[in-house]
This record gives sequence, C-alpha cells and structure tokens, in this order.
Amino acid sequence: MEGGDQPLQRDENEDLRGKVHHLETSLQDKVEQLVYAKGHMDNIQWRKDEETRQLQEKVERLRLSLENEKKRPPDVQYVTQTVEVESPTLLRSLEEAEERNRTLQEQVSDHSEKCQRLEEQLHRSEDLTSTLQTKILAYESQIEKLKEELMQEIQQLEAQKDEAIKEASDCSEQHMEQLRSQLLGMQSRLASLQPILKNMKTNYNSLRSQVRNFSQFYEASIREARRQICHAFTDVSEANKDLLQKYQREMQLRKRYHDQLVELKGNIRVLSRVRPHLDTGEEEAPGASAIITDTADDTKLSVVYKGKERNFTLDKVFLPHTTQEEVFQEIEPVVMSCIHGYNVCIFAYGQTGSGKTYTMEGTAENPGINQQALQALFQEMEARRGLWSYSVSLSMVEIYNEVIRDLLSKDPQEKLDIKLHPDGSGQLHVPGLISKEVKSFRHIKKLLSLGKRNRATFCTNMNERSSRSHALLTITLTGQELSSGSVTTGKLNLVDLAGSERVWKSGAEGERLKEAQNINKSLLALGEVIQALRAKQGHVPFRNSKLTYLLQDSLGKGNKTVMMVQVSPLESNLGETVCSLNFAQRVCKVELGPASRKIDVGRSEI
Ligand SMILES: Nc1ncnc2c1ncn2[C@@H]1O[C@H](COP(=O)(O)OP(=O)(O)OP(=O)(O)O)[C@@H](O)[C@H]1O
Repeated sequence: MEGGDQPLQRDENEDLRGKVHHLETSLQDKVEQLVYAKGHMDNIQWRKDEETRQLQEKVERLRLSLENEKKRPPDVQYVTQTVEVESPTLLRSLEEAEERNRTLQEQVSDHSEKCQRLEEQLHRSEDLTSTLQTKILAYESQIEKLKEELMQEIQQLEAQKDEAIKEASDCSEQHMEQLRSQLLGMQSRLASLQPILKNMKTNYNSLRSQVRNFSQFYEASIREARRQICHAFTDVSEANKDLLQKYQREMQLRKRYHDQLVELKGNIRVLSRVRPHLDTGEEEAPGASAIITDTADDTKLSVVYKGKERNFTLDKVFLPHTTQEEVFQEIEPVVMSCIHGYNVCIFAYGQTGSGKTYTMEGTAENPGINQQALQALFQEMEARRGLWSYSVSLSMVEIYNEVIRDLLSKDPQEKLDIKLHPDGSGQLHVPGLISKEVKSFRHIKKLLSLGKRNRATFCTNMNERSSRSHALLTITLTGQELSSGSVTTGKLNLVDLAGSERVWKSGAEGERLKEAQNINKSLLALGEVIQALRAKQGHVPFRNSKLTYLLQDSLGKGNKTVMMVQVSPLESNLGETVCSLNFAQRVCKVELGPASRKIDVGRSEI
C-alpha cells in the first residue's frame, strides 16, 4: 500500500511541475509575440513618417518652383515691343517668341496641373497618414489591452501554479501521513502474525510427519485390502463353483424327475382325441352317440358298433370339448425332453376328417401342437440363456406314395432318398434335404407357412392329396452347456399321418388303389416297428416304409413317442373309428424301455 502511494505522489508532482513549465513557456511565447508586434508597429510608423516627410519636401519644392515661375517677367511682353521696332526680322522673332510663349504657357499649365495633382496626392497622403495614425492608435490600444490580458493571465497562472504547488505539497503530506499509519498497522500485524507463523510451522512439521506415517499406514492398508479382496475372490469363485455344482446337480435331478415322470407315463404314450361335431351343416346330425366316454376315468373309451360294445383302454382320452392348450399340456413334458437331448416323435393318426391336422397344426386362433411345442422350446432356450447356447434347425418333408419331397426346397417336385451318412457313424441322412437354421419362433412360423404353401402347390385338390400323404416336421436342437462344454442333440418329429381309412376295401383302382396301398403299407410298417420294439426283437423292420426308415433314429430304443389317435364322432365313421382304436390299443401295449439321452461328451449315451 505504502509502496504503491509513493510513486503516485511522485507522478502527481511531476505532472504539476510539467503544467507550470508549460504555462511559463506559453507566457514567454506570448511576451515574445508582443515584443515582435510592437517592433512591427514601430517599423510601420517609421515608414509612414518617412513617406509623409518625403511628400511634404516634394510639395515644398514644387511650391517654390511655382513661385519662381510666377516671379519671372513674361517673355510675350518683350517680344511685342521688338515687333514694333524691326518689322520682318522682328516678325519672325515675334513668331518665335509667340511660339515660345505658347510652349511656356503649355509648360505653365502642365506645371499647374502637376501642382494640382501633387496637391491631390498630398491630400491623399494626409488622409492615409490620418488613417494610419488611427490604425496605429487602434493597434496601440489593442496592444495595451493584450498587455493587460497577458498580465492577468500571467497572474492567474501564477496563482494556479502556487495553488497547485500548495495542493501537491498538502497531498503528499496527507499521503505521507497515511503511509505512516499504514506502516504502523503493518508493523503491528506483522508482530501479531509472527507467533501464528511459528504455530503454523510447528503444525506443518507435525502434519509432515503424520503424512509420512499415513503413507506407510495407507500402503499397509492397501496390502491388507488386496489380500482380503483376493481372499473374497477365492471365496466367491469357490462359492460359484459350489453353486455351479449344485446347479448341475439340480439340473440332473430335475431331468431325472422329468424322465421318471415321462417313464411313469410310458415312453410311448397313446392318446385319443374325440373330435366334436361340426356346425358346418355338411355333417350328419349328432344322434345318440355311439362313442361312450367315462367321465370318471379318462383312459376309457367305448364304441358301440354293429350292436356290439368295444372297450378300449388308452393312456388318455381327450373329450370333444378339450382345448388345444389342454392337449399340449399333456404332452409338454415329452416335447420338452428333446431340449435335454432326447429324440421325440409325435404322430397324429386317424381317418380323414378326424382332426389330425387340427391337432397338429391347428388354426390361427387355436394353434396346435406344432406351434405350441416350438414356442415352449424357444421360451425354455431363452430361460437358459447364459448357461446354455442353442442352435435350432428345421426341415419339412412330405411322403406321398412312398416318395420323399422337401417342402422347403425351391423345387419340391424333386424326389429325395434316404442314405447312410458318409461319415461312417451309421446314422441315416437325406442328401439334399434342406435344414434351415432358425433364430426365432417368428422365423419358424414363416417357414411353416412356406412348407404349407409348397404342399398346396403339389396338387389342385389339396385336401384330397394332403389326406393321402404324411407331413413330417423335424426340429433339431443342439445345445452346449457353457460351463462344461458338453453338447446335447435332440430331435422333435411332428408327424401328420395320411388318412388311415381302408379305401382299398371299397374296390378302389388305379392311382387311388396305389395310394391306398402305400398308405396302408406305411401305417402297417409303423405298427410293426412299434410291435417289434415292444417284443424287444433283434430285428426291427424300419426299412419297410419310407416313414419308419426316415424316423429310425427317433423311434428306436430309448426314445419317446406320442401317438394321438383321432376319432370322428360320426355314426358313419364308426367302422374306421374301431379300426383306429384297435391300432391304438395294439401300440399302447408296447413299451420302448427307458429313454436315452444323446450327450456328446465323447458321444456316450446315458
Ligand atoms: N377338436 C376340434 N375342434 C374343432 N374343430 C375341429 C376339431 N378337430 C377337427 N376339427 C375340424 O374338423 C375338420 C377336419 O379336421 P382336419 O382337417 O384336422 O382333419 P384331418 O384328419 O386332418 O383330415 P385330413 O386327413 O383330410 O387332413 C376341420 O374343419 C377342423 O377344423
């Protein structure tokens, strides 16, 4: 503060000194200007006086010469006297004298003109002199005035200068006083700060030693925390391992219970579904029903045919009002076992119009087993995300007249054949069969409608043709357990069989007969295969039909099968109904034995 005020004071003093100096210089200039103006005026005055003096002398000289001229005796008078004495000579002299006289007169008049002009000039000079004198007087009074003003100005400047000097000295005094008091304040503050500083120094030293100690303590704490974290990590990973083991044990347990449940129900299950009467007006009116169901026992079904009651016992009988969801609930455990690595076959068997397609495909409002099964499988795969990764592929074929056609191919007319897999595994495969990898349930729905469209293009009368061909939809699920790396593969075969009615018995001929024979052959082969398995025969005749040959790896021992036997409620269909139920009863007695799961940890079977 005090260091800052001193230069300020100095600057102010300098400034004042400069102002005074400037005023003095301008005063000096003004005085010089005045002296110069006075000298100039004196000069002008002297020149005027000189001119006036010269003019006066000139006028005086002219006046004297004029007077001299006047005093001279006139020449004319003398000439006149001479003429009177000597006549010719005198006359000439007279003429000459007269001539001279005229010249003189002219000279006189010239002189008098000149004199007049000089007088005028004199008057003008006098006027000029008086004008100049007036001007001189004006100048003098102006100079006087300027002098006075200058003196006043000088006095004012002097006063200003004195005032400024006084002010500056007052100001610096004041400032000095302020500085002095500030200095005193600072000195007292400095004196009070010294003990604080001392205190701070002590504190700083103690803090420094604390910080040094803290860094040692901090490093030790970090080491300890690291050790504890490592310990915690080990504990957590141990706990994780433990949890994983528990989870795997739990999964195995779940699977075992699931298998036990399925096995309790049987690895081949024969269910029957009685179709309701349709309100289309095309069917015969429902009369006293010849199909008798037992509400107390859902495994019993009786048919009164040709006056005789035939009783059937199956795994389950679905009554006409059973919904699509209720049907699926019953077979859901079997369907889900393919996610655990089992091969599953679900057949819909029955005469034309008994409801096979309705049960398998269903309608847009009431989806059947196919869509519900695929949706459930995708939901389960989604639930297992993070523990398992799955790949799903789908193929669709039609078997008509013992010829296999790919329903997903661009050329569905192409005939396909079943061959042994060239990898030597003994597995069967169909060269050229398209197996589409699918990522979502929506994608599957698209493929299903493509297959349906392709099937429809095979013939003009789709209903007739579809009744006489088998439609097979196969979904292959390959799952990998992320923790163990083990791979499981399961297959779900969904088969809408051709109509089982005995057309050949009605005397069908030609193509129709051939079709009927082929259908009969394949359905018969299916029955024989199941019977051979039941009897645990060494040889199972899979090759007797394209259908059983194609499904060989899914029908064999250790797999799961559901046969849904569809029953028409119509009186006119009773003969076929009895045949279908006989077939069901036969198959129902077959036991496939415990199911086996396909796990690829070295391709062993559990
Ligand atoms: N449970 C049911 N509830 C309502 N309608 C049904 C049911 N079962 C079948 N239907 C209807 O009966 C008719 C015949 O069924 P569907 O076409 O499924 O028989 P199908 O056995 O598949 O015949 P095809 O062998 O000719 O294909 C269809 O109109 C179908 O919608």
